[in-house]
Amino acid sequence: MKKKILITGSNGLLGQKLVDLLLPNSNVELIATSRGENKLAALFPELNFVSLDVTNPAEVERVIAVYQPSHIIHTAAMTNVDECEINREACWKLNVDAVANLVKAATENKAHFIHLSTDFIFDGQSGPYDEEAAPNPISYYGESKLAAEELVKQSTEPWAIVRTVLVYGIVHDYGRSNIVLWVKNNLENQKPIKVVDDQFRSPTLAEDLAVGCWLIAEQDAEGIFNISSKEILTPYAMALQVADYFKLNTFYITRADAASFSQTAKRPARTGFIITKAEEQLNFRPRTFSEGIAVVANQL
Ligand SMILES: NC(=O)C1=CN([C@@H]2O[C@H](COP(=O)(O)OP(=O)(O)OC[C@H]3O[C@@H](n4cnc5c(N)ncnc54)[C@H](OP(=O)(O)O)[C@@H]3O)[C@@H](O)[C@H]2O)C=CC1
Ligand SMILES: Cc1cn([C@H]2C[C@H](O)[C@@H](COP(=O)(O)OP(=O)(O)O[C@H]3O[C@@H](C)C(=O)[C@@H](O)[C@H]3O)O2)c(=O)[nH]c1=O
Repeated sequence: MKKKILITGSNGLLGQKLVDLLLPNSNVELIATSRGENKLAALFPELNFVSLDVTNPAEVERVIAVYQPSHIIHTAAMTNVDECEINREACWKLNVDAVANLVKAATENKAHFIHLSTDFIFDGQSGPYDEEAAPNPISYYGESKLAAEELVKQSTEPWAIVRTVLVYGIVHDYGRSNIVLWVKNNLENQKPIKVVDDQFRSPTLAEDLAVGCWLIAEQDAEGIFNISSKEILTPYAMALQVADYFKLNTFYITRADAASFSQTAKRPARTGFIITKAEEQLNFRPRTFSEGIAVVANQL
């Protein structure tokens, strides 16, 4: 049966990849929403876009009631981890209160709610984590995302929580950098970078994350799913792979300890995910980091 999918945050990294993936899919009727203007208007004039600020309960209620989606994929969030630490009220409003608005509207309109979450709900003492591991956030961002998960789990309609890790990819008209572009740009400009070798992650290609979300919607899957790559790498190891792929001089890369950084919010040391559940239940097949770099390189 055709799925009517409404996505929030369609101007963001995952949101744009979901549009790329779902717009051409004849089994999907897509409604893209984000706050403000549609960044994809020129690229996809046929895209059905509705401006939606998810922190506005009345707007959320109205838009969901009008469009009656079968599935909602909620990607919008405050994703700047340091900003969340400083601007706690705004972080809670977007990462938690908005989720309450959406869960309520999804319940009233019988939509399957697919919510995006993070490895930062864990303290990083014992990664890689499976879906059953006990959360213990060490940043305000992580706290807010965990509180949102609790709201989603209380829903009486079908729900899924997609947890992911360090997402990278290129999208249109987008301010935030990512590990691949950050390393490439600095090395090309002969700018030295200090890259940590004591944090562990399973980096996620944005295209793969979009596929993971679609598999959940397509199969009406419920529960928590880890959606990331299978490789556990440090940012330093990732930087070396990026340099190698683009034939850049590693001279400018300095190996560093996280303790030598003064970031506002704490980062968990060892996360990364075990994705066996998504592989077995959803048939999810993520790319390796080196395959992901090649995907990004082709889009440059
Ligand atoms: N990126 C990562 O490394 C990871 C992300 N995640 C989670 O995955 C999800 C998607 O992340 P990602 O795509 O990277 O996020 P982005 O920050 O790229 O995108 C979020 C989008 O939400 C939009 N937005 C912000 N506020 C509102 C609002 N009030 N109403 C509607 N839209 C709003 C933003 O708009 P604008 O463009 O105007 O700012 C932005 O386009 C998030 O839930 C995040 O927590 C989890 C782990 C890792
Ligand atoms: C800025 C910087 C980062 N790094 C490393 C640390 C870290 O592991 C990685 C990315 O650092 P950032 O501070 O840019 O990203 P960060 O905010 O830690 O990324 C997070 O984003 C949120 C939204 C999530 O949910 C998480 O999954 C997570 O990946 O790169 C360095 O090695 N050197 C640097 O100078």
